[in-house]
Amino acid sequence: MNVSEVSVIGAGSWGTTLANLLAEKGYRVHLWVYEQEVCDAINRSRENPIYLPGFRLSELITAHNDIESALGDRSFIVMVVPSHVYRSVATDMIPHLRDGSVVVSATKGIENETLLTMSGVWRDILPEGRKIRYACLAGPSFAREVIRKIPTAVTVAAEDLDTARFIQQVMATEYFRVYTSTDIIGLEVAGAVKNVLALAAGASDGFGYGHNTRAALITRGLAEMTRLGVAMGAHPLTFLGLPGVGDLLLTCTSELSRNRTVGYEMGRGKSLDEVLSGMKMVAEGVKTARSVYNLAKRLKVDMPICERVYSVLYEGEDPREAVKALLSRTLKHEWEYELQRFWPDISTNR
Ligand SMILES: NC(=O)C1=CN([C@@H]2O[C@H](COP(=O)(O)OP(=O)(O)OC[C@H]3O[C@@H](n4cnc5c(N)ncnc54)[C@H](O)[C@@H]3O)[C@@H](O)[C@H]2O)C=CC1
Ligand SMILES: O=C(CO)COP(=O)(O)O
Repeated sequence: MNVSEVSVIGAGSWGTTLANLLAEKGYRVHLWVYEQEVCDAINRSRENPIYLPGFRLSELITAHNDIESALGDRSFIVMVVPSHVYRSVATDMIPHLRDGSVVVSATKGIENETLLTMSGVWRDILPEGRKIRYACLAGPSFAREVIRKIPTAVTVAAEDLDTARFIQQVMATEYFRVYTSTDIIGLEVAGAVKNVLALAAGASDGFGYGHNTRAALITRGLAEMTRLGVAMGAHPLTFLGLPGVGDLLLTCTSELSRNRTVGYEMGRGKSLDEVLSGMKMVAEGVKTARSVYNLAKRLKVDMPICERVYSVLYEGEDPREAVKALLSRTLKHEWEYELQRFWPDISTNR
């Protein structure tokens, strides 16, 4: 496949950044923008004033407000809309989508109603006989650092390695290193669950707890993320890589994270509604917490931290009571769940 023009669907901070990265590599980029005023501003002043103010965008980007002209006859598409609108945007794309198109999804989330990841959403809505080459891009990558060309490494997973390698070639730059994988579900679960855990890490910092607490949350959170991923068919090694540990560390420790910030503000005493009312950007973990909670129940996966995040967000549990509840659970072997589930022959006395 020879690519000279690409489409980027979604012009939040990440979509705008990826559009600019591709344009600076010399691709002509067609960027679909939801808001007409943001679309006009990008074409007029080469800046996204709402989602990425202060950065001059490449002349090779053309913003479109309608999906048909944003897609044109391009067959390399990067999809970066928030997960709760992904299905409706993807559905609008289908009539204009060329068969066999590469669709690289950089969205991080799991649908509330269906509990599907974004690859599942495509499987659900693609009419019989229609095909895309789906890929997922994930890893520690704040838009605000990538736009400044700060060295970054991410992973792209596709069903076959050739597709992943092709995307790697298209998207990698001297400051944006792209690794390949075939573990699509692993990347999707990691990218979604780390946002839920970042809410917990932010709340812990908001309470004034220390580095010890945060390190414990990250490490035990990683165990929860891995359990859910493996139960959904992921490879456990994925969670030790950039989409897992990498993105979890980034999001749970940085003030640049929207998810961590929501948790932090709640830890300082604000209600969820108060925090969200002041935010234009998306904190995916808030909605994903509900999906993860329901998936864990359905698949019988033990995810106590994510469960408490859910009960604080949606059942009105006091965050401090949630911490107490976590700490007062039965004392156990560090790998009790894993040993019982995957290696029942090995005794937890080891
Ligand atoms: N910002 C970042 O650093 C990174 C974000 N991501 C992921 O990328 C995805 C998009 O996030 P951001 O670019 O940060 O978004 P953002 O939070 O900067 O902006 C929100 C986006 O949602 C769009 N939007 C709002 N309502 C809509 C609707 N009804 N229909 C279609 N679009 C609508 C807005 O136009 C805007 O593009 C998320 O899943 C996020 O987790 C992944 C890696 C890095
Ligand atoms: O996914 C991200 C970085 O990899 C961005 O995280 P936040 O949405 O919490 O800002």
